[in-house]
Amino acid sequence: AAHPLAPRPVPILEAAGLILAAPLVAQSAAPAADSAAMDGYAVAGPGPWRLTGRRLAGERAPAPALAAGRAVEIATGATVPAGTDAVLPYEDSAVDGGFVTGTPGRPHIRRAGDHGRPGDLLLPAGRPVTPVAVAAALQFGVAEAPVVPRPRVALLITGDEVVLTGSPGPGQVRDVFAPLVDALVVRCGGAPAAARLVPDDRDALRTALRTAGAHVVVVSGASSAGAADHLHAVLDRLGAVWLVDGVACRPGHPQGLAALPDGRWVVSLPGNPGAGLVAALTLLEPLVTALPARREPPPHTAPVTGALRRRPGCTHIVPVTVAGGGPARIVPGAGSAGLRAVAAADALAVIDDTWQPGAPARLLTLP
Ligand SMILES: Nc1nc2c(c(=O)[nH]1)N[C@H]1C(S)=C(S)[C@@H](COP(=O)(O)OP(=O)(O)OC[C@H]3O[C@@H](n4cnc5c(N)ncnc54)[C@H](O)[C@@H]3O)O[C@H]1N2
Ligand code: MOO
Repeated sequence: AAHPLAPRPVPILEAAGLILAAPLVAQSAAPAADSAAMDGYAVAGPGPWRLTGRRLAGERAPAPALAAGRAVEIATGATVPAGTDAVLPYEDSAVDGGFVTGTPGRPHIRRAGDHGRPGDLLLPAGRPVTPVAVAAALQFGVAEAPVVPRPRVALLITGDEVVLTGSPGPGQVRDVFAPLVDALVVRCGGAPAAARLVPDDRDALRTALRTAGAHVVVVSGASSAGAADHLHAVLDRLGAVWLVDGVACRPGHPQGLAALPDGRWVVSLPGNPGAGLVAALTLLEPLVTALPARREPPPHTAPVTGALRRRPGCTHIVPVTVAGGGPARIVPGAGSAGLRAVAAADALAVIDDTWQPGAPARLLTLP
């Protein structure tokens, strides 16, 4: 399995979705000072109290101390003057002739540090920084979070016939991988870079691989045995080590995973769209999940029914619909090139050699 990337501090507002590499610790107290928990009157000593002023939230100057027998009108959240014994809510008090009367019950004062103090643990290492955790960090003066960063993922699209925009002309096809890979990378915690088109040329592919400044380089196409399929030769030239070089599955058998000597990963997606999608789910997604130290969701299995033409010794990865608690049903008509069946499906089912209709199979969630 891939090791997570090296941790580093990132600004707290950019940390949501990342995993803490070290505990998140409060830097300041909340509340920062003793403050009113109700709108009303801060009072000192026994009443009645002479009303001497008003204290609103946000005032920067420290309030003058409150002597016994005095009161100031105060807003929720405002710092209470030193000497305050209680805050009398408006609804429990009355003002007459410049004096406040009432019977203090609970003090209605939040003491400095009641919610937490500098050094208090907000979240332990290993937890994800959720939007709520970001909010809590802001409450406790945290500017940066020590996190495992997002891996950057670059997509190199090979194929002289492929166009990235507009309608394809004669002999051309419109790229399908940029939106698929982007969505998948984002959902598992990576940061996608803009996709680049690379001509079917060995030197161009080598240069593109050498200069792709990313943790993971995804290459679509060029995976197979054709005259223009240069990926194997180029990666061998670059000194890459193949960790997966073909998988006994349909579609997607020419998929691959390689490690470059500088530590970058290369994921090879077969050019056939259905095959590339399978490879993105089975190789790219687990890799991009591991690099930011995310946990893979527990495998989801369900009984699967339907008909399947099978090739012995080979795992089949087929689109299924999942409705209303019943078994998952194989969507007919799927292949390695067309995406119509898979677009109408809820998941891909991983059907191994031993499967019989109705038996459980692992489901992969489609992007
Ligand atoms: N002699 C053999 N030929 C093939 C084998 C084999 O084992 N021996 N395997 C077949 C299988 S299975 C697959 S899958 C493909 C994989 O091909 P490549 O990864 O080399 O991809 P290409 O040849 O460039 O393209 C295949 C197909 O996909 C279309 N394509 C490519 N890129 C895109 C894109 N970005 N968006 C949409 N469509 C794309 C391309 O036009 C071709 O139609 O090899 C088989 N051949
Ligand atoms: O396995 Mo290919 O990858 O069937 O289309």
